[in-house]
Amino acid sequence: MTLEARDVWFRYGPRDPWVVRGVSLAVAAGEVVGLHGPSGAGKSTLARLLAGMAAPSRGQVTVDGHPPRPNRRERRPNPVQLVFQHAELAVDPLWKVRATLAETGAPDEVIAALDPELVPPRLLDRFPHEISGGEAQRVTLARALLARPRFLVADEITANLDAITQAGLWHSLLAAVRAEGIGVLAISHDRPLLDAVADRVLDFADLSRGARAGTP
Ligand SMILES: Nc1ncnc2c1ncn2[C@@H]1O[C@H](COP(=O)(O)OP(=O)(O)OP(=O)(O)O)[C@@H](O)[C@H]1O
Repeated sequence: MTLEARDVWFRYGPRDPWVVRGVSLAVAAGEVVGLHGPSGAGKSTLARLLAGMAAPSRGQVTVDGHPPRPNRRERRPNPVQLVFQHAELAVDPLWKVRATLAETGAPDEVIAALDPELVPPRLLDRFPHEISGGEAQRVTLARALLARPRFLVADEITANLDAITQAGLWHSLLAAVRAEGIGVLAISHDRPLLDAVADRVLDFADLSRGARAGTP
């Protein structure tokens, strides 16, 4: 199974500049690929394209030949799950952690049996304002994993966290994805972090063929 972008171009409006310029990349099942680039380069835009949350202006994003999107008829969630930097914006402030996790359709016993290093049981009956930023990010990661994705796009997921919390969260995440054979695209402006967690690291500027060639 492969998550693939083939000559993907994207701009927000017909008169706007190209943000993603001819990007091609592939992430195989079980592989952790880093994507490095400076702020504003277009990494989050590419993340949304890879998760099917926006459609390329040109080119294709596929998971084994199909566009990434949920299969509503068969009640299967998107095989590509996106987790981003601001966990607090990704959860409903009025839902306790248990309800946020149950949103995936996971039964109570599966939620209760989550790796306690990822989501300690004591967090389950708290509201988002009663947990720390690092804990909230663990909840959004657990929710993405409960959706049983084939691929995870992790966009600056530890950018807000201190080094120790960051290391603990990546430790839990890598254990989970290695156990399940989930492919990961880890996006960050922090090159040493990517060198530590990824099997290989791509540079966003190198992928942007159009940055040299102009327009498609
Ligand atoms: N909804 C939008 N409408 C118009 N332009 C946008 C929109 N979202 C992002 N952009 C622009 O697209 C460009 C790339 O933004 P993007 O968020 O993808 O970069 P990034 O590499 O993820 O940056 P950062 O690391 O700072 O989050 C920026 O110039 C940004 O202003």
